[in-house]
Amino acid sequence: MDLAPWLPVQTERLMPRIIVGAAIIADGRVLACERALPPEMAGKWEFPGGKVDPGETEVQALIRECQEELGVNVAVGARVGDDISMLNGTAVLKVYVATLLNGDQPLPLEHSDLRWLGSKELYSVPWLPADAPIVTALEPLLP
Ligand SMILES: Nc1nc2c([nH]c(=O)n2[C@H]2C[C@H](O)[C@@H](COP(=O)(O)OP(=O)(O)OP(=O)(O)O)O2)c(=O)[nH]1
Repeated sequence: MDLAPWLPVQTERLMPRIIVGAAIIADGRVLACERALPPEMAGKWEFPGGKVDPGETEVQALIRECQEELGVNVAVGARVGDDISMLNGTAVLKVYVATLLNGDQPLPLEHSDLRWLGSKELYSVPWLPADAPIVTALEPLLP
């Protein structure tokens, strides 16, 4: 029952939506993932990850997203780069270093392609624009 239908309704989030990404590093290379969807982002490359669900920590969201998108278990480590404000300040991208557990091998369950990039190949794919400063911050972490 609507108790006060004349009151204004809050339709926008007060806090920016948190989006987490995993910079999975193995053998001195980082995993880049090619987006399949939506059409305007298809062909751009990103870190596996996604939105943090209500009640979930950032680390829990990263572990869940890596299972869903790549079928792997990861250990989440340090932050890489700064918070990146996106979508007119309505979202924030936070990227963490991650490592693969149990010898798991990533599969492109939701992406159109996966590629391991060494320091010399870091800029060989067209990253989503918001990721540029993170990719720069990754350079010193790769031999
Ligand atoms: N996962 C990820 N998203 C990124 C990166 N850079 C970047 O701008 N984004 C943007 C793309 C999307 O607008 C948003 C993440 O949305 P998403 O669709 O991947 O999130 P999700 O997996 O939770 O998707 P859904 O459940 O809402 O379908 O953040 C990145 O490196 N990784």
